[in-house]
Amino acid sequence: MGRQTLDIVRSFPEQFKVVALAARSNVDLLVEQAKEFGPDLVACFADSPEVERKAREALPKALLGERGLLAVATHADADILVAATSGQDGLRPTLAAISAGKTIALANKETLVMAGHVVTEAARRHGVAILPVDSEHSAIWQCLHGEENNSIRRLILTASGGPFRTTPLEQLRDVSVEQAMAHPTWRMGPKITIDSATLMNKGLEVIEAHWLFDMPYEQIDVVVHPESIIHSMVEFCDGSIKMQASLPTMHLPILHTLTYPERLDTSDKNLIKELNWPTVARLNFEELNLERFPCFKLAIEAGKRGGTYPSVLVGADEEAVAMFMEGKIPYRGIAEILEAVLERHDSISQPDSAAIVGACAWARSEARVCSAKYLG
Ligand SMILES: NC(=O)C1=CN([C@@H]2O[C@H](COP(=O)(O)OP(=O)(O)OC[C@H]3O[C@@H](n4cnc5c(N)ncnc54)[C@H](OP(=O)(O)O)[C@@H]3O)[C@@H](O)[C@H]2O)C=CC1
Ligand SMILES: CC(=O)[C@@H](O)[C@H](O)COP(=O)(O)O
Ligand SMILES: [Mn+2]
Repeated sequence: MGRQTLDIVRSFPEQFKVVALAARSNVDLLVEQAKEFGPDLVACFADSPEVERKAREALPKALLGERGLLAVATHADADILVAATSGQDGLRPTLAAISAGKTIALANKETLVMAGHVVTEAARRHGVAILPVDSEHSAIWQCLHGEENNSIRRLILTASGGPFRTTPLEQLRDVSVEQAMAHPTWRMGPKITIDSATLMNKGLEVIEAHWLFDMPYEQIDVVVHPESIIHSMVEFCDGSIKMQASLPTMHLPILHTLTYPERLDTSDKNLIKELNWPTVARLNFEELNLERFPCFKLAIEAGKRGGTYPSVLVGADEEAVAMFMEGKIPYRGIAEILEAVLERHDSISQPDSAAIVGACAWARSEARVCSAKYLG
């Protein structure tokens, strides 16, 4: 998402300037990006001594660790923060940016899932807008432009169904990392790609929609749409349904957060491919099969239960996905570990951000404990 944001800046140098830039471990790319975009501030989270050494050498002025992320998120010259780190690390910097009055272009869905009540309340208190980058939420937001929230009957999120939409159930227990990484329509980072395979991504997105649009879970539905052309829909009280469509590209939702309420002409930019309708042979829609995708069900239950359950969901999932990718647990282990960790959890109601981060850390360590049964 970060690279695609920079593609947009590269295409519209008159409109946008990068004032601060953060990454975790890819120092070589960060150096390249810093050279090209000349930000005032560069930060590297540097999650290992080796990366830290490399960052100190290659970027002597860079701020390291969470301190760097917080400085980037609150840079005095920034109007908007594109929050596009993966996983749980985005929460504190995003809250800091809200406190500093920055508009938030939110790609990092884990932030809202873990701490929806804290983040939305902080945004309300500071008069800050949280603009959705996630393709489904951008679609819903675009469908809602000019509409009244009280005229919504339901939000309908589309799901591609991932690489295992039609895989026979008996083969699904032990599919490989390579198979899980082969998303049919989107090219994304590893964590979200595995989440799309298990449909955890869609569960997280339902929770994200609940917070972004202040919508009860009973008014949020999911329909499988394998082509990823319709990015989501809103059904209104009179029965009218609006949908937003494009070829699958994240450039468009990112651009919309950066230009809202205006739109920029992209026709001569070689950035967003035109959708040529006659070449779209067929758009398909199917019911979501819950038996096939237990992670989806666990996510919705955690969202509805609230408290620290969503934070535990995020922490356990992050750890389980990492262990699956490292070959330590089988594919089915992701759902099994999530279920076991959620079951063991004693939730706190209305947690503050410290309790949310604490619950997430607890869930990660519990997930590792639960993985022991797959060893050997
Ligand atoms: N990709 C997509 O199409 C979509 C993504 N999203 C959401 O956007 C977020 C990013 O996804 P995606 O771009 O695919 O993921 P990637 O794994 O491709 O990229 C994640 C980026 O975050 C950086 N990062 C991770 N942790 C930290 C940290 N602690 N400090 C600083 N930087 C950090 C990484 O830096 P480095 O490379 O240096 O390690 C990398 O640049 C996720 O939350 C995802 O759910 C939402 C909708 C669509
Ligand atoms: C591009 C984007 O927004 C992803 O979150 C996408 O939604 C993944 O696709 P599925 O989760 O529907 O497979
Ligand atoms: Mn999405």
